[in-house]
Amino acid sequence: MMDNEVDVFYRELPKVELHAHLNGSVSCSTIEKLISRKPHLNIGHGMTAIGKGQRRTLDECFQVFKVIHQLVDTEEDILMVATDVIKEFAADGVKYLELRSTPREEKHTGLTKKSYIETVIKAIKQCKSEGVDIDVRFLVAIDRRNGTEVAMETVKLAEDFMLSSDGLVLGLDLSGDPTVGHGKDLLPALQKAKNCGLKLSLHLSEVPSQLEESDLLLDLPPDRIGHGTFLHPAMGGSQGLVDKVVKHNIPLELCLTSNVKGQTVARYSDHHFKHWYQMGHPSVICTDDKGVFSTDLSQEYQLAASTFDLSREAVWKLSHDAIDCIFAPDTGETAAQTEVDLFKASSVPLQGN
Ligand SMILES: CNc1ncnc2c1ncn2[C@@H]1O[C@H](COP(=O)(O)O)[C@@H](O)[C@H]1O
Ligand SMILES: [Zn+2]
Repeated sequence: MMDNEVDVFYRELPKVELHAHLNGSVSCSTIEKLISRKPHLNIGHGMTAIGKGQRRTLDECFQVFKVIHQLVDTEEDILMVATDVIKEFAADGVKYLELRSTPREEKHTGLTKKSYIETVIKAIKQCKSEGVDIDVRFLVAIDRRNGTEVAMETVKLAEDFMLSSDGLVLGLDLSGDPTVGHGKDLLPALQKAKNCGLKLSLHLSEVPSQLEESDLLLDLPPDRIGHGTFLHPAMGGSQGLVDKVVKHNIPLELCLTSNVKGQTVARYSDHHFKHWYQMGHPSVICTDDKGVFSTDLSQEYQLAASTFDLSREAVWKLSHDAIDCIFAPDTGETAAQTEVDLFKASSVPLQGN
């Protein structure tokens, strides 16, 4: 889709994607297939993606997810969506992917939260058996809108799958509209998840009003932070918050296009990537929702490089260092080690710009 706009260096660079919401990652071509399955919904393309140069409020972004959820409401849909998304990431040079998604129950189609997760796992296994060149893992997402009880139930489900999925389910994501609900109501569930060995990636301070919540959740501490846009004092946060993130060495998942198109960051050059990267803090470039925000990981790396004047060596290191932030255990033979070998073996030309 964007092939002609992205330099081959970024496309060929072996990449690690750690922050990708399944239903936000659905491409135009998959949306087309879904629309033709459900013409009665009268959903048009303009309703599922934010094009080049366009912006939306974060609130409008969450309306877009509602439209996509209408299109993806059967096991068959989820299987197709997950398979397509995995193959698209692989085609973009992503070698290791942690997908995240919120299990949904759809009474009218018989979909349950359990069968939702099973279907995503089926898609991962199917891609593997077809030889798609990518290592895919799954994080079960909690939508903050749904409160304490659902969060507890989701932790239980995630724990069951962690124990039965051969290492495919690694942890939990906390996401959803940041203006809804409060982290303190979810703290017991997140604490329980951590205690049973689930890894935690939490959306923190995606909007300015969440400093108190972030301070509370950072004490868990989470294993990674999604966005963390307003943590840094230069973005209206505080040194105390930065100190906690640094003390626990919690990597940040940073999504440039998502933040600019969702209008939480005014310009690319204002993105908080620069503050954390300058500090040498683990910062991983991610897409968030490649379908909704019409991007891909190669494009995000190119954008980071052009905005912050990164050399090819720096970009290569940035991509390579993401391996240290993956949730898969480093047993020497699984993802982490394999990826290191893949990176070493790849012959990415580092010369020129
Ligand atoms: C733009 N910034 C964001 N901030 C917070 N949560 C987000 C998000 N982008 C996506 N999601 C979360 O992911 C869901 C869609 O994928 P799944 O149905 O779970 O696969 C959204 O409904 C929201 O809960
Ligand atoms: Zn996200």
